[in-house]
Formats: sequence, C-alpha cells, structure tokens
Amino acid sequence: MISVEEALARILAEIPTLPTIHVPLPEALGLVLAEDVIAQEDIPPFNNSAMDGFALLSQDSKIHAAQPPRLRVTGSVAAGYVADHAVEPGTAMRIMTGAPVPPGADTVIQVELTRHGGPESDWVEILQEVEPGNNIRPAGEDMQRGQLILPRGTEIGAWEIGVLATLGWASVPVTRQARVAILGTGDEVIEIDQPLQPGKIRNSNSYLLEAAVQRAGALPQRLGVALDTVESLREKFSQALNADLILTSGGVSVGDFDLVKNIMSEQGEVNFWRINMRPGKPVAFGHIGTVPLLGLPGNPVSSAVTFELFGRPVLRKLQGHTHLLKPQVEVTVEDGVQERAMRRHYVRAYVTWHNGHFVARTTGNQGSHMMTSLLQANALLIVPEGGAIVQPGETLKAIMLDWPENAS
Ligand SMILES: Nc1nc2c(c(=O)[nH]1)N[C@H]1C(S)=C(S)[C@@H](COP(=O)(O)OP(=O)(O)OC[C@H]3O[C@@H](n4cnc5c(N)ncnc54)[C@H](O)[C@@H]3O)O[C@H]1N2
Ligand code: MOO
Repeated sequence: MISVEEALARILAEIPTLPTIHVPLPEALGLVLAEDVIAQEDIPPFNNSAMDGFALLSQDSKIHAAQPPRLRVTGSVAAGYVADHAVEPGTAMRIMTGAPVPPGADTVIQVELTRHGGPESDWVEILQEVEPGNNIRPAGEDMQRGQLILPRGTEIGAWEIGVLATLGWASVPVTRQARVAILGTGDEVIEIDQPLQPGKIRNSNSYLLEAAVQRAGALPQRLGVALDTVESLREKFSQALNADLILTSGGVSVGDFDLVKNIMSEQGEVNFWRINMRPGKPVAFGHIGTVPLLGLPGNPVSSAVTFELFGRPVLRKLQGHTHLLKPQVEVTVEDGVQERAMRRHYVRAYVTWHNGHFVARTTGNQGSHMMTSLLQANALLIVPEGGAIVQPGETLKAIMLDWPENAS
C-alpha cells in the first residue's frame, strides 16, 4: 500500500495539460488562461480627468490678496472627444470625468471648488489652489505597454474578464475543459428513478461525482452502471475512449466481482492499487488505452473523499491550473476523534473561525457508508497513520474544502 503523497505524485506525473483553444471572452469565465496576458498599450490610454470640473494651469490657481483668480473659459471637452485647442495661461476649459486633458493644462479642479456663471459661462473663479497633476489620471498609470498583467494559469473570474475586456482581448486563449466519463459499477446498483428492490441500492455515486466534476470546471458524461461482468465493463469502457479521464466507482476491492482492475490490465495498465488511507483504501489508478482511469471505491463517502483528494487535482492539472491542492490550516478539534484507524484517517468536519482560531467539530459516525457524514462538512481533518485517538481540544491539520486552491 502506498502513501497518499506517493499516490498523488504518481497520478499527477501521468496527467498532461490539455490543448489550448480560443473562446469568446464571455465564455472564458471559470477557465484558465493558457498564455501570459501582456498589455499591448498603456491603460488608461491617455491622460484624463478624474472629475467633472475645469482644466487649467496650476500656476493660475494661486490666490492673491484673498481674491480668487478669474479665468476665461474657452470651451468644453466631453468624455469621448479631444479638445481642438490648448489651454493658455489665464484660461480654462470645462472638462468631464474621463475626457482627455487638453494640451497646455497641467491640472483639473472639480466643479464644486469653483464659481461660474452656469453651463455656458465664459468665466470661472478658482476657489482653491491646486497642485500640478491634481485629478489627472496619467496614461499607463494602471497598466503599462509591455507589462505582464495576468500570467498563464490564472483562473478567469469576473474581475479578470474586466481586465481582459479593457485590453481588448475579445478572444481568449484558454486550456480546454476536461471531458470526464463517469461509470458506476455493481449488480446491486439501480438507477435513481427506480423503486428499491431486495438487495439493491440507488446509484448515488455517479450523481455525486457528476456534480463534483462540474464544480471542478470539467464536463461530465455519465455512462450509467456496468454490471459485475467483464462483458458489461468492456462495453461501457468502449464508450469512454474519447474522454480525458475515466472515473469509476466500485469494483476495485478484493471481492469476487471487483473487476475494474482486470479490465485495466487487459486494455491498458494498472499503475497502482491501494492507498494507506481511510476512507478510500482500494483506489486504483492506471489507463484504459491512453485514457487515464481513476478507480474510486464504491462506498459513497470513500468515493466522495477520494475524488476531492485525487480527482479534483487531476482535473485542475488537465485544465491548466497551477495551484492543485486545497489549503490546510491548524484547527482545534472540539469533540476529538474516537475512531481508531491504522491508515491515515480523513475525518469529515465543520470548521469555523472562533475567538481568533479555527475550531472543528466532526460530523459524527465516520463510516464510509454514512452519506450523512458528508453533510455540513467543509473540511477533512487529517489524523496521522498509526491509530491514535484524538482527545477533545487537540489540534490537527484540516484540508479546507471550501477554500479556493490558490489561497495557500
Ligand atoms: N475483504 C475485504 N473487503 C473489503 C475491503 C478489503 O480490504 N478487504 N475493503 C473495503 C473497503 S475499505 C472499501 S472502500 C470497499 C470498496 O469496495 P469496492 O470499491 O470494490 O466497491 P464495491 O464493493 O463495489 O462497493 C462497496 C459499497 O459501495 C456501494 N456502492 C457501489 N457503487 C455504488 C454507487 N454507484 N452508489 C452508491 N453506492 C454504491 C456498494 O453497494 C457497497 O456497499 O470494500 C470493502 N471491502
Ligand atoms: O477505504 Mo474504505 O473507503 O475505508 O471504506
């Protein structure tokens, strides 16, 4: 049995980053930039006014003998237009927020600090001295031509979309989304709209995994449930060969009908089987043809937890992310962990910030069939290998499942 760290390293070593495609900017939300974004121009592109007011020479704002200087207004410049003449000494020009500062002017005074005779007025009195550069947003203050603005690997959120739009990136190079084939296995597993029959259970894993795959930004395709026969598994896998990843649940332990590994050996290879962890020991990894296959255990909690620890990082790597793992923090475990596990134990818990530190409460019975142990959980406590009991008030590391990967 290999360690969690070795398993993750062996899996990621086999996972490529998918090819780059170009998508229209609005479709780039949630995807990952496949190239550096370098500013091709200065932003703002020209010196412009931060206020509605008057453009003038700062020296003309000096107040002598308590008399506000009075300047002749020679025109007006609105946002979207360029002044057709310069500001000369002793004159000013009306200017709106965002309008280019006319030549000659070195400062802008906001309208509230002036007195004037109305919108058409040809005079203005300056009620406060202003420094050069006042209310002027210089060209290139935000982004400079040639500057690296967004490195490849950046996840594109709403704010990145705004920056890309500012720079005129109508089409964006992104890593394409991963297609993920999801397969349930087992004669006992029936579809969710079927009434329960003796010995049968509903297929929860495929739906949970489909949702988790979507949450990881990838494109799931559910292939239904394979029976516990070689023929049925072969037939299902033949439908999965154009996927970037195959996720199976069940059929990877040591039972007479745990056949997923057999098909992997027959049609590809098994890279490893079994990890020193609970839940999730029987995880298998390998390939069917050239498609990587992550064989998750059938127990619903095992399948959910191993997806978070291995499946999600795989999807992030495929899709061009550079941060693959969730952050960890130290937490005080209020209720402790009484269940002994010789394997490394990932305990579902609810972590909150309380009185200056993180506190965790476990979600109850940690059996790998206990779907309800997933509810409320926003973290996995890591109890080290060796079977220690964790007393109430002891500290553990917690993997913060609801924090973004790039927070670490
Ligand atoms: N002799 C041993 N038996 C088992 C071992 C072991 O080491 N020696 N390991 C146990 C552990 S740990 C786990 S985890 C399970 C994993 O077994 P499989 O991955 O082969 O899964 P199955 O046997 O097919 O099913 C396990 C369990 O999960 C239910 N299941 C399966 N598919 C679904 C689904 N799509 N939706 C909901 N529930 C599902 C299934 O009915 C079983 O109850 O093996 C232990 N046994
Ligand atoms: O690994 Mo199993 O998931 O402990 O129940």
